[in-house]
Amino acid sequence: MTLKANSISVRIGQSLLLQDINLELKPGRFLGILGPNGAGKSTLLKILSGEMSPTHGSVELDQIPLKRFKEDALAKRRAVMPQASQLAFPFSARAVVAMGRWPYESLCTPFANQKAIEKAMALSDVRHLAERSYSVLSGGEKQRVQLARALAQTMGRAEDQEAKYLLLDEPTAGLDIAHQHAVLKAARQQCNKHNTATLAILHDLNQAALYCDDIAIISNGSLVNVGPTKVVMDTEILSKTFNCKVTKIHEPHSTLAIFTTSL
Ligand SMILES: Nc1ncnc2c1ncn2[C@@H]1O[C@H](COP(=O)(O)OP(=O)(O)OP(=O)(O)O)[C@@H](O)[C@H]1O
Repeated sequence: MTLKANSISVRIGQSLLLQDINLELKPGRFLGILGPNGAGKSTLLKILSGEMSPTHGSVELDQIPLKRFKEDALAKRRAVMPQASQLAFPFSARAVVAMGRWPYESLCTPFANQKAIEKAMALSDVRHLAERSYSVLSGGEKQRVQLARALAQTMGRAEDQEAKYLLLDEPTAGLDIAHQHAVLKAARQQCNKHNTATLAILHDLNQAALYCDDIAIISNGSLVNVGPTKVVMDTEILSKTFNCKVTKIHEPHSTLAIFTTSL
């Protein structure tokens, strides 16, 4: 059971957005995507979610070509949190979160759906916003409501009542530091408890090191490196990728290292 990108290339006009990307998203693993602005990270997420089709290569979802899935079948299998700024809904925050359960309405009892909605709202710290209109929420609040919607989609009582793939496009962007951690902790918890294959585009090296099992580094549309976090988060590779000096400070009495950056 994997979401697999096979030799993906994307060309739009004269621009090569992605070049020969091979990547696999596995159950119970949290994959972080790192890379500079404009590297192609969101494009890759759109390819994996089926929002965009590659120019070359293919995506397979549980061994079936992604392009064979109809939208409703796809919604049962994968949950996507796009960058929140792209979205506007004339509904309450609770109604937006409830959209995450739409694909399973005929498969679950209203009670089970309601439980998933409440749990996802609690994990994303948006219960106090439930009755407010989504359109008037702040950027960070909208972001957390979107996370709750995607999480609700992954929270069923049985395998066929939840999406097994969770794709998050910069879930921490615009959030205060406590909520950045809360959001990543919620995604991590979901990955552990429901075996959800999770992908998140991140910009913070320390958060990537703390929450992700695996890291893929994208630069100029190409996959620079992919593998276990400890192996891939090499200061030399990171310095070259981000064109700045990345150093690692080893904390005494701790297995954790802190990444610091300077130009
Ligand atoms: N529809 C499109 N037509 C033409 N170029 C595009 C299109 N979508 C994206 N691009 C270009 O492709 C490149 C990669 O964009 P993408 O959004 O995937 O980058 P990213 O790595 O997610 O960047 P960021 O960290 O800034 O969000 C950018 O140069 C962008 O301008």
